[in-house]
Amino acid sequence: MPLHFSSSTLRSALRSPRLATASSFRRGLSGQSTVIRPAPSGFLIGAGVALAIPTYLYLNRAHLDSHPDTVASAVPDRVHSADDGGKEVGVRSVSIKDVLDRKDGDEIWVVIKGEVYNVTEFIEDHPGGPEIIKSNRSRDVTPIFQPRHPTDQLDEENLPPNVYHLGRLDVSTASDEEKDELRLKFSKDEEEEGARIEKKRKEIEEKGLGGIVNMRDFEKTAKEMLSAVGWAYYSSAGDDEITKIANNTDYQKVTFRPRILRQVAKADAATEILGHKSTIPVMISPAAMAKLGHPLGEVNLTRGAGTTGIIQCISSFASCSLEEICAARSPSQPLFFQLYVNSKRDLAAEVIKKVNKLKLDAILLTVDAAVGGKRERDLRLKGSFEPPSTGAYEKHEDTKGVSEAMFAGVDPDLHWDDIKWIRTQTDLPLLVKGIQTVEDAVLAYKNGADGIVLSNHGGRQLDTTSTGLHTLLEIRKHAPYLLRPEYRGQTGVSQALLDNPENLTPPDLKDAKPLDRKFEIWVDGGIWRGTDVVKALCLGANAVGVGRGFLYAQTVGGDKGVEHAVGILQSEILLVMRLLGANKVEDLRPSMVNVKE
Ligand code: HEM
Ligand SMILES: Cc1cc2nc3c(=O)[nH]c(=O)nc-3n(C[C@H](O)[C@H](O)[C@H](O)COP(=O)(O)O)c2cc1C
Repeated sequence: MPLHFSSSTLRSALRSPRLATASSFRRGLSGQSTVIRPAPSGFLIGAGVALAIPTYLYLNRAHLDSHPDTVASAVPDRVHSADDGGKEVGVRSVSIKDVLDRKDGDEIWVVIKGEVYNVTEFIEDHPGGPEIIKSNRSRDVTPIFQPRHPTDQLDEENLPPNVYHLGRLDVSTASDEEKDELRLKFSKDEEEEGARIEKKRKEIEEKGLGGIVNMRDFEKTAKEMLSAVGWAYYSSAGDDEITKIANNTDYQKVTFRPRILRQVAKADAATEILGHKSTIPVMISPAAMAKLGHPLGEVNLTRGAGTTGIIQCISSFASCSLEEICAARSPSQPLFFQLYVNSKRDLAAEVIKKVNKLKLDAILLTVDAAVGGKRERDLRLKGSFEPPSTGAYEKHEDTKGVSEAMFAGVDPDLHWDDIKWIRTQTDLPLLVKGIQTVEDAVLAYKNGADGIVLSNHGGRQLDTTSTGLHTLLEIRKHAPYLLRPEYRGQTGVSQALLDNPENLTPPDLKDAKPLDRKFEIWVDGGIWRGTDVVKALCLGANAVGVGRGFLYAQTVGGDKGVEHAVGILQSEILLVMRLLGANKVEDLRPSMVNVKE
């Protein structure tokens, strides 16, 4: 049987912020410390057309053969039963035959990392949809489960109350036929995809990353190393992808005015972002589901950012848990968190509490994705179109309990006043991500934000919206007071420059007063080159973000890929600065570029 994905597979990422999900599970568990729970008698069958699509295979292909050794340390020594009041009853083992006996009938069992679970009651609540589980019942589903769920998803405190851990799989008594029956079966397409990915990964391991000389090389290589699902998810954008393309081509409308003979041997691309040192003025934009590209997912980004001294912003929909990510953090490494506010404010409050507790350094409130955009690459893979009326805040009347909280998702009624509420929950700097007009930039400032991210979500939301760079130009024209005073001057040549051509830049405007508080402006979308970075900075951005570029880098080379990407960007930025005549990031000014309207 091929792997089956329910039609909600990819959209689920927009429904339930990972943290809200985990915390809602925890709430449901309060007062219950049981791991083994009595199996249910009734179960629900959900509708939904399953669609066979290739998936992410190179993980754990040999899982079943190796699991008796590898899982031993990951499972508790003693487990408890609900029907004996939580008393220790010892490790229960479940034979493969027992699991296979549930291939038909009321109860739905699966094996994950060598443990057997009864998920009968849970499947209708499952954020990835019931079909994926039903169509793989009585199988070792680890290869599907692992890349999509945080490592601690099945820990006692995160296990939904209606998932019953039955015990450890006993393979010692199983015949080869039984083992084979438990193993997931892959279609020819899936086998080929797996082989293609494995081959490319081996090739990269042997050759190293030396052949990757720019960020687009990462994109090309990642395409060969991603499953069809992964590639569609990462690369997709809204409708005709016009905004995604414009995000990059808009930078071509800005040209440099390089100055010469400026002694640039000691150029340095380091800067500060919200007061934190960063080796380059680039940060990792929050992007969901890094594990679709590489087994270690977001942890690669954290490690790569840590060793190279840049800042990562973690997505609310990260495929690693916040704890996993923070465990990979090096001492005093700054980390930002991207927040979607759940319509249930107590759940949102729990998320913020965790962010405070883990001592993250800033919160980026994403405001451009109350509903998911129409991403047709994803839709085509699903094979059926469902009107995108549901999206992030879909209410599922037919689900209950745990699921209700899980599916509630992002609040479409979020309002500027909510910034005040977030402020009551945290002292961390708060930036608004997804600003696409000068009016909203002004409102963000008036409502007390510490900064804004001019972003259209990498073109994944509303198509034919303006680009981050364009919004920056709008701010320059209509609300220049939001920029730091030295960035309010005009672009291109000016009389002041001609009067003193020996100066690198004209004197900064004398009467320009700074804002009464710090207000940072970051730009993301379509940044692939050092030239793009430097152009945004010349026009007044404090820093820029890169989303897909880093997703692809970690897909290709894990944390080493991220390090390599930072190296590429750093050397390109330094090259541009030197050829422009600037030695420091603070030297960059609007007069160093011309802008074609
Ligand atoms: C047993 C307990 C399980 C729990 C608590 C659980 C939890 C979750 C959660 C919270 C998500 C949403 C991810 C997000 O929004 O970012 C999800 C998605 C998903 N789950 Fe599970 N899951 C479980 C079991 C399974 C099993 C057994 C399978 C496979 C047979 C599976 C396959 C998937 C898939 C394919 C997705 C969709 C990911 C995507 O959008 O690409 N899950 N699950
Ligand atoms: C696969 C993918 C997932 C994303 N997930 C999120 C997310 O969870 N939260 C968010 O605020 N932005 C998300 N974004 C948008 C990025 O933060 C960023 O705005 C965008 O990727 C920048 O454009 P670029 O990919 O051209 O660099 C995502 C982008 C991609 C490509």
